[in-house]
Amino acid sequence: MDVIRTAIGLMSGTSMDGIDVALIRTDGRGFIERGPFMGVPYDADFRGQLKRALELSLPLSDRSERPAELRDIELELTLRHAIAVTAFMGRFELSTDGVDVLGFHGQTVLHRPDEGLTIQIGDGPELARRTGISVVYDMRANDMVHGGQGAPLVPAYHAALAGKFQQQGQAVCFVNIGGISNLTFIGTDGRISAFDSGPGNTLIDQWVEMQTGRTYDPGGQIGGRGKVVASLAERYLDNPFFRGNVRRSLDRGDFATLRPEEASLEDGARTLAHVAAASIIKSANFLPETPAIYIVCGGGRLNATVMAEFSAMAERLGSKVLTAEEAGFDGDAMEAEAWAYLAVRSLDGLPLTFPGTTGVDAPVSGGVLATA
Ligand SMILES: Nc1ncnc2c1ncn2[C@@H]1O[C@H](COP(=O)(O)OP(=O)(O)OP(=O)(O)O)[C@@H](O)[C@H]1O
Ligand SMILES: CC(=O)N[C@H]1[C@@H]2OC[C@@H](O2)[C@@H](O)[C@@H]1O[C@H](C)C(=O)O
Repeated sequence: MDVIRTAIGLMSGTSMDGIDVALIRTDGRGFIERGPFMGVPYDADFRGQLKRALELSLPLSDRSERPAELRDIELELTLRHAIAVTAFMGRFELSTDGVDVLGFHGQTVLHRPDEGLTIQIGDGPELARRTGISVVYDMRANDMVHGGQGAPLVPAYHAALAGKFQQQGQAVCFVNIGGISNLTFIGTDGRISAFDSGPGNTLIDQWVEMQTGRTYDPGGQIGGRGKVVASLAERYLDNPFFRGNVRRSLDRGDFATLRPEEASLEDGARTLAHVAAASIIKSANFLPETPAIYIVCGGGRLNATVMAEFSAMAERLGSKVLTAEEAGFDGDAMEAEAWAYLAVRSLDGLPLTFPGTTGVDAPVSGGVLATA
């Protein structure tokens, strides 16, 4: 029998809004028992430091290079993860002995798949030392070494969750609307097709923050009061990213947000919500078939304007749209759970990525182990 391990996944995503912490028990294969979840938001000062980390990373061409200031931010990020783990274990009364591994994503500061370069900051050995728990980190690099896009990695977990839909004979597609959006299609025969689908919340967040100081559009209310400016929406949707037959993964900086003079606050937020929804539908054209069901995860499902636009578009094409919760999952915890699942797979040397998920040449494992 395969070993069942207890794993905690730690995700600091492209939205840079905080650390998601989730626990699962899994054999890294078909057995998954989902446990507690906790979100630890970043304060404005640290979000500023992460933005600075993106700037500092722009000139880097070697993924292990750490200018002193970036190294300091990396240490601070690692300490915050250690504190988040300790708080999580305290809240849910877990002991170090009861957790086998931490799956540590770190923070992506630069992602240039065309150059084979992806950089995540986060010090795995330091996190293992601070928490007393072994850590699997740096899970994207090996995929790139083998010709993959380095992202998305969550699809292996989506596929493991999709069993019940397969049994019902339904092709299902998980949609993650994070800072960037990505799709995982799982056919009734178990075939996986996954890729980044376009800008998610990042453009909306940047726009709303620039105009109001708030870091996102709560509930999509600001956008809900505006109208779509067709010319601006077309500018985004005409991007070469949506053409061509090879799906490439995205960096947070690949799409520039609107300029203040281009729209009112409300119309800008509405237009960017439309772009987030329409990008998913445009990219879904590259799926093997129209999914019977979309399951929407990530913070973007809480933006009612994005969700209304996306649901209307998908339903016109004959698909049903469910939130992760409606499908029996937790849309906030999904990526952190996935990082826990991937850490266990890494310990067992199982593939994290597949030709159908990142375009990697053949299924490959990945991740680096730092023992406690
Ligand atoms: N109540 C809400 N109303 C509207 N939008 C929200 C709400 N809560 C979160 N969001 C949006 O979701 C974003 C965070 O989503 P999430 O945590 O899924 O992204 P991420 O994991 O950082 O990104 P990625 O998946 O690209 O790595 C926020 O930046 C915000 O735009
Ligand atoms: C390089 C990088 O960090 N990419 C993220 C980003 O955020 C969403 C999308 O772009 C996805 O490809 C990926 O994250 C998720 C967790 C993934 O790898 O599945």
